[in-house]
Amino acid sequence: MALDYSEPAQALTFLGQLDPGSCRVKIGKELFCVGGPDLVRRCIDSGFDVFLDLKYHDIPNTVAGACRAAARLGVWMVDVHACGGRRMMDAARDAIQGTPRPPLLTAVTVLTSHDQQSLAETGVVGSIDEQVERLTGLAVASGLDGVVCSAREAALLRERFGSVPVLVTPGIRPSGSSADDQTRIVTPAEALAAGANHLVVGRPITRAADPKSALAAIVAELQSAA
Ligand SMILES: O=C(O)c1cc(=O)[nH]c(=O)n1[C@@H]1O[C@H](COP(=O)(O)O)[C@@H](O)[C@H]1O
Repeated sequence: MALDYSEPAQALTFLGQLDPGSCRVKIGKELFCVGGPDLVRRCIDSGFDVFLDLKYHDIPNTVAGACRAAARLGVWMVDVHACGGRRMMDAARDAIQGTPRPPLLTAVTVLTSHDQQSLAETGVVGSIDEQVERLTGLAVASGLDGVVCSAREAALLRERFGSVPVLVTPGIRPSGSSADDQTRIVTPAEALAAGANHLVVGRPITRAADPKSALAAIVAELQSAA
């Protein structure tokens, strides 16, 4: 559950209605900028596993320090951008391994908002699938726990890298819901069938008239598909 709210109070009010058994929560750049580490601790203290999604992408030393700081907060998962390269991911992995409770470390491959054309504009030659596969190879070689990708690439990654890498898939849209700024969207049941481990869902829940029911409907779709 992506807690993409602008105010901590909104996030905490919503969290108060949820059972930590029904989902984990993701805190991204906007909410972290206003709520900071205190908000992360409050979510953890309420029983939720927290994915701190700050998508680090910097020189190895800076990313290592940021990952170490995130691990010390007690988060369940933290992510970096795989295009930061092998040395950056090696440094992130080493930094996390030295902490008492290492979180899962994942690498974002190609953002789910990209399509073939917008990816090409960044200078990447080749298809989205090829780029996701290439970056996943780097992440796996660096000993990361998994990657963030669209569920559209999940089957390909399972075929190529087997069952071990954790596949975190945003861009989830129940059928009939708006794509918003996402391009490579997949329904919850299809994502599960393709081999995704953790589905990231934000606006289909946060912007729903009844967010709790929207989350329950997604959980029910997943349980019937499992
Ligand atoms: O790392 C992420 O979580 C992420 C990677 C990616 O490729 N695409 C992506 O949408 N995300 C995040 O997943 C969430 C998706 O939100 P919705 O599009 O509202 O469901 C947002 O918080 C994004 O920041």
